[in-house]
This record gives sequence, C-alpha cells and structure tokens, in this order.
Amino acid sequence: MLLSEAAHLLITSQVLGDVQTKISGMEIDSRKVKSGDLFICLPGFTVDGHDYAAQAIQKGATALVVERQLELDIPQLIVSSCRHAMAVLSDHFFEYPSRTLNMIGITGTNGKTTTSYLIERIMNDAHINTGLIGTIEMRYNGTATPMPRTTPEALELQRLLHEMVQADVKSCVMEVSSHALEQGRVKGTDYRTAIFTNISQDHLDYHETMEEYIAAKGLFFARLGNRYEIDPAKRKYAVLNNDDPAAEYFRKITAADVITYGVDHPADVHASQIRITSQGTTFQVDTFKGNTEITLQMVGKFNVYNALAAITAALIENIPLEHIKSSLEQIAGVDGRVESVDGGQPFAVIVDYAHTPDGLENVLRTINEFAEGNIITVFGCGGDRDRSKRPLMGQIAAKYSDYVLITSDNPRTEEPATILEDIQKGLEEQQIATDKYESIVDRRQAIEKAVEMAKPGDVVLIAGKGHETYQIIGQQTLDFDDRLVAKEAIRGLYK
Ligand SMILES: CC(=O)N[C@H]1[C@@H](OP(=O)(O)OP(=O)(O)OC[C@H]2O[C@@H](n3ccc(=O)[nH]c3=O)[C@H](O)[C@@H]2O)O[C@H](CO)[C@@H](O)[C@@H]1O[C@H](C)C(=O)N[C@@H](C)C(=O)N[C@H](CCC(=O)O)C(=O)O
Ligand SMILES: Nc1ncnc2c1ncn2[C@@H]1O[C@H](COP(=O)(O)OP(=O)(O)OP(=O)(O)O)[C@@H](O)[C@H]1O
Ligand SMILES: N[C@H](CCC[C@H](N)C(=O)O)C(=O)O
Ligand SMILES: [Mg+2]
Repeated sequence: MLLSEAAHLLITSQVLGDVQTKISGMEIDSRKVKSGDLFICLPGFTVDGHDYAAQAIQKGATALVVERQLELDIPQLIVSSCRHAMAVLSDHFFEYPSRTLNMIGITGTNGKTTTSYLIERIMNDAHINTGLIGTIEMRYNGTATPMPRTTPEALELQRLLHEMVQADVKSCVMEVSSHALEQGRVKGTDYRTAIFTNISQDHLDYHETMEEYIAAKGLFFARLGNRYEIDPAKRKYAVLNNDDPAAEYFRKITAADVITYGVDHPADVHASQIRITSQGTTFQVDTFKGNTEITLQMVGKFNVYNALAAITAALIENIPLEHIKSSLEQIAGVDGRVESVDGGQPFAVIVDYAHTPDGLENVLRTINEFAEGNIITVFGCGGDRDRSKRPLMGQIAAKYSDYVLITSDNPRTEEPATILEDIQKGLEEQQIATDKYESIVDRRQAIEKAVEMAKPGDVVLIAGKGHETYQIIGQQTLDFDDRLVAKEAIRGLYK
C-alpha cells in the first residue's frame, strides 16, 4: 500500500512528506515495529503512542499516522482520530476480511464465551468451517492461540480475520466486549448476526454508570447496517434476549431484523419445561423453524439462555433444528465454566468463571438446585477492576452458600488484603454471622481449606478464574490453575 492510498481513505487527512511512501505493514506498538511499517500513534489511557514514534522510526517505520504533527523527519498522515484511522486502514490493508467471512458477534455481560463455543461447534458439525475469537483463545482449523484480551484491537482483529480467510474459514464467531465497542476495536467489521446475552453490573470502573455501559453495548446494534439486502444470506440480524430489559432499547436502535429468544417472556425462540439435575439440563424449545426437546450436558438455567442464543444464530444459517439439537447434546461443557474437578473425593468440586454479581448468583442458584449437603464457596475479585461489585459479590456468596472463603483473584497492582476487605464489607453490612465466612489472602490456602472442610455430599465452588492458568500479582503473572490446585488439595487429603 502507498501512503497516498491511506490518505485517500481518510478524506480529511493531511499528508506531510512523500505520498509515494511504501507501506508493507502496520503497527501500534513501537516495540513490535518491523521495517516498512506504518506506525499508528494511539493516545492511550496510560501513555501516548505519539511519544513512541521516534522508537518506531528507529525500528524501521516508514511513515506515521498522528493526531498532531511531530518534529520528526518522516512522512506523516495527520488525522482527527488515530483510533478511527486504525480501523479504516486495517480493514483496507487486510482486504475487508469480514465481508468475505460470515461474522457472528456476541455481546453481553455474561455468557459470551459459552455461547460462542456452542455456535462454533454447531457450525463446524454442519460443515461450515468456523473460526472463533474470544476470552480464552482464537482458533480455526484445529489450531488455537491464546488471547490476551476478549476482543482484539482493530489492527489485530483484521489481521486475524484475514488469516482466517486465507485458511479457507467461512464463518467467524467472536465475543465483542463493551471495551471493544467503546474503543472502536470492531469498527468496520461487517457482522451478519449480532447477539445480545444479558446485561448486569460489571466494568463500572471503565464505563462509570450502567447507562453508559448499556450505551456501549448498544453501539453494536446501532452499527448493524441500515440496508435491506435482497439476498437473505446478506441480511443482518439482531438476536436479543427478550427476558433482559435492555433488549427493548437495542430493538429501537437497530435497523436490522430482530429475532428474540427467552424463557420468561414470549420469544421467537422460546424455552419451557426446564429441568435441571446435577448431570444436565433438559428443556423444550419452540422456534420459527420447528420444535424439539434438548438435553444439555451443561447445568443451569443460564446455559439454556446460551443454548437459545446459539440455536437462533444457527437457525439463521439455515442449519436444521435436529442437527442443532444433536450438536448441543454432545457438548460436554466449556473450559472453566461449571467444570467438575474429580480427584475421587466424596463431594463435588466445581470451578467456574463467575466474576460478576449476576454470574455468581446464577451459578450458585444452580448449585443450590442439586446440592445435597453444604455449599462452600471460594472466590475473590480482580484488582484494577470494578470495585463496586466486590461487596455485592460477597453478599451473594453468603446468601447462597453455607460457608464463604474470601480470597484473591488477580489482585494486579492493588493490595490483595484491601480487595478482600472490600468484599468483606458487604457481608458486615448485612451482619452475616462471622462464623459463616473468613478471608484468606492466599488462594491456594483458601482452596485447601475448602476441600478440608467439605463433607460427603457437599459442593465446593471455586469461582472467578475458570480457565485461567495464572494469577496476576503486581506486575507478575504466576502459574495458577484452580483445577490443578484443587486436585492437589484433594490428593493431599486422601493420599
Ligand atoms: C482499558 C483498556 O482497554 N486499555 C487498552 C488500551 O490501553 P491503553 O490505552 O492504556 O494503551 P497504552 O498502554 O496507554 O498505550 C498507548 C499506545 O502506545 C503504544 N506503546 C506503548 C508503550 C511502548 O513502549 N510503545 C508503544 O508503542 C501502545 O501499543 C498503544 O498503542 O489499548 C491497549 C492496546 O491495544 C490495550 O492492550 C489495553 O487493554 C488493557 C491491557 C486491558 O486490560 N483491557 C481490558 C480492560 C479489556 O479490554 N477488557 C475487555 C473486556 C473483558 C471482558 O469482560 O471479557 C476485553 O475485550 O478484553
Ligand atoms: N447467560 C448467562 N447468564 C448469566 N451468567 C452466565 C451466563 N452464562 C454463563 N454465566 C456465568 O458467567 C460466567 C462467565 O461465562 P462466560 O465466560 O461464558 O461469559 P463471558 O461473557 O464470556 O465473560 P467475559 O466478559 O469474562 O468474557 C460463567 O462461568 C457462569 O458462571
Ligand atoms: N475479562 C474480565 C475477566 C475477569 C476475570 C477475573 N479473574 C479477574 O481477573 O478480574 C476482565 O478482565 O475484567
Ligand atoms: Mg468471555
């Protein structure tokens, strides 16, 4: 690509220097710049990418995208927003991959990863080669790469989608976080189906109010295209959870066809007669393309919602309901989501990724439906994240458990004990008896204590980290896997 081509795409941009400058790649991190790259200077939350332009030039950048002219002897494209320019230029540079792929995006506070796994499985079983991008990893054609964040930056995203196109992938299902929507990471990505799972409190450190958080999610539906294609394969669909009050707002702001799913309210894809056991969940589903009964190996009413969202997305792809049923029934579960740890102990140990008040309440309510003995919950809250959710999660843990072990999650740069105190305040506020809970900063010790306490028939829930195989303390990322630690604790007890 030539710099003139980039300038042509951004009508109000100004070029300083040679417009014939060749660009062989793009980069937003000076440390990763390669010779011939266009370096885009992002004004960040912590530092300003413009301050790293000189380093980028040293590493071989041939031109810059900037929001203000820099005193550097190199061609510069001056734009009003480098983030917007990044989205436009990445899409172009990687040949508009989302127009080739059939894109399915999922937003919502909880259930994105789970729903994306269900859709990926149904689609691949139906021989539609489908890739996946989300919290745990990105994968296609049987190869997986771990992901540092749920939704990649626009440049990285378009690069990954391009890779998928090259590898003959036909469809991509991906999680779209509210941070991503707010920061424009998915700008320009052409989704066919946009799914909404649910909204409840999280990330108020970033979005500040629930209204702003909902508005960020709303961007997904508002941007879903405004043109009605004659070819049904090109039409856009908003798939909304009708049991969540925010669905009404998303319906208003989208021009796309809306398809609803739900349990408690009428919906186009509706579940009823839900029966939950410790082994799975059975429900009747009535859809615009037939009715059937499905038995998931996954437990919980919340997983019925995830299944309904997946069924709706698959029906849009014209996959027959009977095939969808067969795929869903074969899925054993999703990594770190209500995952049982079996070390031969006479009680259940469940590792789950619930890290929001709503997620924790859902998983604990589900466990209450089948637990025979006591429920012992081990959980914490991440540092450098929404602080206001901490006391609420403490109260929920106490409400639905017989004993609560408050511990560290990923303290990051916060003092671990302070996070535990924030959680404990919620229990103190409700005057929960002090013999019903305790705080142990060391997560391993907390898990060991829970396993020691458990009697036959009890359930130990270890929540918050799910699939994570690390713990972030300060600037360090240390190996830590709840499932392995729990197994070691069980082994220690029964050796
Ligand atoms: C709050 C937030 O989203 N921050 C993201 C943002 O960081 P930032 O604006 O602070 O960036 P910065 O560190 O100030 O750097 C600015 C620019 O200077 C560049 N730089 C910086 C240093 C250097 O030596 N050279 C250099 O060029 C950086 O590459 C960047 O382009 O842009 C960075 C670059 O893309 C992201 O890595 C970073 O995500 C951070 C790590 C993060 O923790 N994000 C979380 C909150 C997040 O995005 N979570 C969501 C939702 C999670 C969920 O619920 O599932 C997600 O999608 O993962
Ligand atoms: N539909 C749902 N409604 C409410 N809670 C759910 C739902 N699905 C899953 N959960 C709970 O939330 C946890 C996280 O689920 P999942 O990883 O699928 O969500 P996510 O939206 O991808 O989360 P993240 O924002 O971290 O990417 C699960 O471990 C479970 O406890
Ligand atoms: N994607 C979420 C995951 C939180 C998981 C929890 N273990 C934590 O670290 O807070 C976030 O980054 O806020
Ligand atoms: Mg996720």
